[in-house]
Amino acid sequence: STSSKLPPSPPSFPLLGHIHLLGSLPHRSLRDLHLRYGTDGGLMCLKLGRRRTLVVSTAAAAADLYRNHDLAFASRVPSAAMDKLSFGPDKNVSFSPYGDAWRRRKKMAVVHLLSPRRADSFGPVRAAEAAALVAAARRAAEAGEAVELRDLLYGYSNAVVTRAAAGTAGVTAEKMKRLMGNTTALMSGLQAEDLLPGAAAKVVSWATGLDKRLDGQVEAWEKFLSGMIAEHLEKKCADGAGGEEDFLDVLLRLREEGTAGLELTDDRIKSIVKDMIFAGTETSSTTLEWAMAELIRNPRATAKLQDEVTRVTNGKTTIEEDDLSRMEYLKAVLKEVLRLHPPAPLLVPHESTTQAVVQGYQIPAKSALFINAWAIGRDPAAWGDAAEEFRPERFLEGGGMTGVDLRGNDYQLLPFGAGRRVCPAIRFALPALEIALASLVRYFDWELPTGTRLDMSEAPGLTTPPLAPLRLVPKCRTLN
Ligand code: HEM
Repeated sequence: STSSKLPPSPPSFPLLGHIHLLGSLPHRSLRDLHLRYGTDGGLMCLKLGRRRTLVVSTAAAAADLYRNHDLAFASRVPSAAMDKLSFGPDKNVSFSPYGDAWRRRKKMAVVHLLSPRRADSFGPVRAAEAAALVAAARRAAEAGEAVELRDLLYGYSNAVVTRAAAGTAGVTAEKMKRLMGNTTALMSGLQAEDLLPGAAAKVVSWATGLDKRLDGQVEAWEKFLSGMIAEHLEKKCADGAGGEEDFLDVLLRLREEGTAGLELTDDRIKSIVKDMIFAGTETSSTTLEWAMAELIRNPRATAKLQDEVTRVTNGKTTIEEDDLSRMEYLKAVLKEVLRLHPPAPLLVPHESTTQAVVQGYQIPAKSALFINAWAIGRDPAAWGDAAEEFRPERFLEGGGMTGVDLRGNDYQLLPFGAGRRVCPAIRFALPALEIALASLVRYFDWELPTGTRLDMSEAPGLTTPPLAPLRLVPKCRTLN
């Protein structure tokens, strides 16, 4: 019987446990470890410093976990650094522990900030930012220069999310980029609290200067977001209500209405707005960068996509959001990109609040959970022998995976997660990805600069963009 046992583990070291086995790209190391040490059921147990961690590496194991144990694993791994950066514990959606307060906040995000109606209301923002993206590429095309797509796509994604969150972009988005870059750098890598018990970890954080750097970050964000709140309140007094609301407008309104149980203090509002901008920017720009890399590697797919976009837009000079609903191949390309390159390959780590018996193994409360969405998207048992190949056709009629969707109901495709912690912004994110990608291929042909090669290796970090920022030369296409 396995009922008293944990799932199998590789050999470990004292104190470190298995941390040394993670390498710089943990999703890849974890898949290799799973193939060597994991169970047939897709489970493996690691000790990452002090933390017991259940790793799920196959589609079948993910299905079992989400269907039968989602509630037990619906919390987050606590992090003192993240609490600081979130203006205190239990303030936002992404990093708060499971509980009534979090449930109310998540529901508020789904119903009030990211509902289909509100996501649609940002259509003009997406259209304007896609036009700016095309204009920047056109300048490079006319000068015959290469563009660094990472910069362009980051600017686009950040502008879309920042404008939706706080109604502002431009210089402010630039400032936001600097702030986010610093925060990500602080959050990447191992933290003292992963290895040491509470008091000792605090001493190390203080002695290594981490505390001071975090304080600096919090202060910079605090100043920035307080300024935004003040501007919004001023604007509201001057103009009254009216016009489309951004997330900050909505949060301030809900506070005024006293919406039950949300307790929208200034710190909570700041934390939620920051949360949305943080969660939405790099995930979207990384997806678009991989999409362009895959299209360069697969010219036949590019030609097919260009044909579709040209046919559907049928001589119009702009792409409208209504057109996107008729672009089946575009949607298939994006699914295939998110299958092979989920921007958060291990999702955001979960934590269990109660003991759970998973496939007969007893997983104690307070175990971390890594869902390896990257490995699951390449699981041959779910995707067949061509799992590693870029084949958007698999999602089209007759392709074998026609009905498979990425909204968290099909457990072999989990770029947005699933269950209680699923990304609440799928309806917001997809049209932003679609209009940007459709625009890039509609107006330009893209080539690698002479003498360069495509490098598909990944950069380490919270999200995993290509290791070398993608540089391509745009050539204007004649529009039929
Ligand atoms: C390509 C775009 C995106 C991808 C691939 C993506 C993916 C994810 C993933 C993997 C998670 C964690 C799921 C888990 O823990 O199991 C997540 C959570 C989250 N995402 Fe997204 N996301 C994207 C865009 C966005 C955008 C645009 C926003 C906001 C405007 C957003 C807001 C959030 C929030 C608030 C959470 C936390 C949910 C929770 O903890 O319950 N995401 N997302």
